Amino acid sequence: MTTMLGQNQYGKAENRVVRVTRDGGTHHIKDLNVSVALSGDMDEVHLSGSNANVLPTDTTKNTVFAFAKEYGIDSAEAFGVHLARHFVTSQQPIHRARIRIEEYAWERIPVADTGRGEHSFVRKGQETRTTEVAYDGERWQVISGLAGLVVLNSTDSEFWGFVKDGYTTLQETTDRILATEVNARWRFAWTGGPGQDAPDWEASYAAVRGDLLGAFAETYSLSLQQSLFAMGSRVIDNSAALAAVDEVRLSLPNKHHFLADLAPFGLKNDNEVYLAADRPYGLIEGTVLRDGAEARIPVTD
Ligand SMILES: O=c1[nH]c(=O)c2[nH]c(=O)[nH]c2[nH]1
Repeated sequence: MTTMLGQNQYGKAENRVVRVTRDGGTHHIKDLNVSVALSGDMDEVHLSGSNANVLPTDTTKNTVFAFAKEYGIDSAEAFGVHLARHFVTSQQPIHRARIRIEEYAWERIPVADTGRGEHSFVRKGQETRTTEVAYDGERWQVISGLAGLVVLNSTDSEFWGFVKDGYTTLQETTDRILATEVNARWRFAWTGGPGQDAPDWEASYAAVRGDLLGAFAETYSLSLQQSLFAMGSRVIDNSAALAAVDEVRLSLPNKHHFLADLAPFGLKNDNEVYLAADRPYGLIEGTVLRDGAEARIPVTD
């Protein structure tokens, strides 16, 4: 023997679990990225290939989702304590469990009282604001935008009645999470002609951002496409006369949240525990125009 085994650990990394807790129409969400690393009597699996001491990483993943249902997620720390204790006390060969958790913070989107409750969130953190200004000596064209504004509705989203062909496996749903990262560009009507005052760009940005969020939150959605049109329309309809927007281009990745299958563990998943998948993702894109306006925002991607 010229080699020996040093430190080793194993487990499932980056379990993206989203837990929805319903308090009547008011929903609370916890959104975690949980990584499990277990160590203990694991010499044999490395040296002889015996799996007798190996709790599969797949099982550690299932445990994360099952515990999200069974214990809920009061805090990342409390959730980590449940998991670490479970692995060390239930599996004799496992002597140490290290649970790493990243938590993504969400804030509520302020909504008009629709009577349907509070279930709309925007991810904390600043989006990127963009603008593109062009001038040919005569006319101005300003296309402003934002990228990376992540939003989520934990209900008021359905998707059904779609085409089914021989490759379709998607189940119809009348209640799902709808989440997306808003990437938007909007073109101002302003061209700087005689007597045209320039828009208040700062106030306009705040208003457009608010309209995108408000329309996403308040639209009872039958598809992300429908939400897209509602968002673009609200920006155009609400834009102030001096900061009129004639065209909105939206690129909305559908950030899929799949219901975790807890039935094998005898647990019911009443739209409470989701797997947040990062790829592949649906990509829904489209332009919304003021009646009669020309489409001038280049379709770049
Ligand atoms: O809102 C959606 N639009 C789609 O076109 C689509 N396709 C799909 O699989 N899921 C969804 N969701």
